[in-house]
Amino acid sequence: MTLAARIDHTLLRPDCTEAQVAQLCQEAAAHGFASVCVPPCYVAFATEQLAATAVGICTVIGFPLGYAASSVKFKEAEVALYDGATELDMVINISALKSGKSEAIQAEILDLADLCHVHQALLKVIIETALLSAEEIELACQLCVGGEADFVKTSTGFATRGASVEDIALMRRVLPENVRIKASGGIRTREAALALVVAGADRIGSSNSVALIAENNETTAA
Ligand SMILES: O=C[C@H](O)COP(=O)(O)O
Repeated sequence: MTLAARIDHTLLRPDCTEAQVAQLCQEAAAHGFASVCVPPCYVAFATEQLAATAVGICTVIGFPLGYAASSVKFKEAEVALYDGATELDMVINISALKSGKSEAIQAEILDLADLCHVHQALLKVIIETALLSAEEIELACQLCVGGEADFVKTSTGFATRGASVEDIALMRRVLPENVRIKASGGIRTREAALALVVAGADRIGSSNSVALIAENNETTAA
């Protein structure tokens, strides 16, 4: 698989414009990226822009802090799926994780996974590794497995740091093969992206995607 085919081409800045989302969609179609990852308010627009393409429509839920009530996240997910989203990146309730509320977290993930399954969409759960200990990363991965998430994603891009090779290696060790990994947050070079893929990342989320694939010929990214 090429690096381009692994990339969620992302624009989640609060000050982004519709014109920039349109450009993101054009770039994703031109370069064969896996998806565009856009704010929920632009899902319908991106769906329209990319109607004749195979590019996925990804958006974020409970983003970027994760502590919205489960009922609010569920409603946000319903609206996004109705608008055309094919992939949802939902932020785990980090505060609840650190407070030992594992049962509630797994139930929230399972509700979103069931909703995505009905709509033939993918659920990725953002665990924000920058804010977690190694033990908490392992617990978050176990809850994602129990909640039947399709992917576990490292970062929102709004915390103190993004994905690290160490995060990915740990997640790959604790996750079963059928649960994929998305590395995201601060991925600025092809070298960094390929190192994360070699460590076990199946998908790369970046707002710098065109630069990641710009270096000469496209090589298979392991
Ligand atoms: O989902 C989060 C984004 O992939 C973060 O992207 P960025 O740090 O490249 O802006």
